Amino acid sequence: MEKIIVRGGRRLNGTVQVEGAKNAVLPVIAASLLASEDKSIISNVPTLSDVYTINEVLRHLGADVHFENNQVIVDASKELSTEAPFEYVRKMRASVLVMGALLARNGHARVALPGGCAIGSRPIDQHLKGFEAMGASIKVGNGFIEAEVNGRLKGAKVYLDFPSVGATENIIMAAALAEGTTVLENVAKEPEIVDLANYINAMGGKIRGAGTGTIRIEGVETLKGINHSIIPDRIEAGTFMVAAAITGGDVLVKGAIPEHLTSLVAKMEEMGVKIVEEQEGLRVIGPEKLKSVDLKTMPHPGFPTDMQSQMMALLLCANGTSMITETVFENRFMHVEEFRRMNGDIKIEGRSVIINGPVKLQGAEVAATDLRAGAALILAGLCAEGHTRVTELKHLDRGYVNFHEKLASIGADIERVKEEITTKSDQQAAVSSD
Ligand SMILES: CC(=O)N[C@H]1[C@@H](OP(=O)(O)OP(=O)(O)OC[C@H]2O[C@@H](n3ccc(=O)[nH]c3=O)[C@H](O)[C@@H]2O)O[C@H](CO)[C@@H](O)[C@@H]1O
Ligand SMILES: C=C(OP(=O)(O)O)C(=O)O
Repeated sequence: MEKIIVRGGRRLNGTVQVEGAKNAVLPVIAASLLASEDKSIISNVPTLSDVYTINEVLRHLGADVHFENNQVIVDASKELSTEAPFEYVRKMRASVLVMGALLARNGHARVALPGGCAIGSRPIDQHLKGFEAMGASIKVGNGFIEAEVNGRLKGAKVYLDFPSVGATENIIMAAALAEGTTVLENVAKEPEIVDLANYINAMGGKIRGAGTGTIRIEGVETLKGINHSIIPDRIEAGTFMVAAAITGGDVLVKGAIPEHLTSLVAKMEEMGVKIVEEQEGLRVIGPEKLKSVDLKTMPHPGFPTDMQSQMMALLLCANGTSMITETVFENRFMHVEEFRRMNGDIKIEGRSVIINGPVKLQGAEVAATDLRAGAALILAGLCAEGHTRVTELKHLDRGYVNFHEKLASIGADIERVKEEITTKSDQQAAVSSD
């Protein structure tokens, strides 16, 4: 079993480079299935386990995929198969993002039902509502969702009940090759949506309005592979910004785009953190004393749910009482128990938590309950007394490249170790973990 061991108490100092965004590259790789001619060359791709998983999904569907030197090359010009089995979808929910592209290109897609996960039930009804509005018939059974259309999908008007990121992306991909115009309303405005639309437009697509609440997609007959570079990962950037603040450090987060991080910058500044826009990124200087704040997660440009647990670590060290309200996922407080093991004073009240700070965090053995929780526990470990050991690193590896090495390069006392499996229950856990 692998663990990250952090010894708290060091101020972080220096420069750290942000990778390409996980949440941008996964839909972009899925969208490369839309190209029936030429290769797609995607650069600035992070070496994350999720990227390996989506590449495997595409290979399973019949595309040629090469991943080397942060570049993914996809040739999807051959005939594709249309089924994404459970072994991929269980590893990574974003596998459902191939559905829109397959349906648009082949008129058929069969994808395993994603099932529940650590942060909530995460249904895909809004994705399916969009496909149905475009003329697809949907069948659910035997653990699969099957979507089918006779001929081409037809452009339609679709109103999302909630601005779901995945539904917006899946429907954009389906509509890109549909007959006629699709008008998508109440859509997600995340920077990753804009990256996907830019990518498809460069392939020959006609998408307008990405980044606003309404997107218009005029379907085209074919799309071609092109070169595209992935935007920087705002959540990885935000995680390093919190690392600087929580240690009272001074770190330049190279590649961070201020416009993608406005809500986080605003909240951190309210807490007394100094944030300076520099040519190459954001420089973050932690204060002697952090102030408490309240925050609520919301769809972009609101505060990102993917930064909620990292901010919880920071607020544990702030002076006063803070409240975090999670409105995006119904069950994204699994890390609270782990923070309590580190002496965190946190109370859950429905969809909110009340944090009483500052506490002197204590090192403990804790488990990453999802990928951002894994990062957040390591952040807490950076300022805790003694050793913090973080397990279940498979979650962390989904979203962070060389996290411990990057933190070590700016002064953290941190290492990743492999420990012998000694007990029977450890062995069982290792076999059953995916
Ligand atoms: C790969 C990727 O990009 N993942 C991100 C994406 O996930 P993902 O695309 O899965 O998130 P969504 O925006 O779709 O989900 C937000 C909320 O809407 C609900 N919902 C969603 C779809 C649907 O058909 N029905 C429904 O009820 C979900 O259960 C959840 O409560 O956006 C989330 C919200 O910013 C981020 O936390 C994830 O990191
Ligand atoms: C929840 C996340 O990702 P995913 O949607 O891939 O599970 C995340 O990036 O924090």
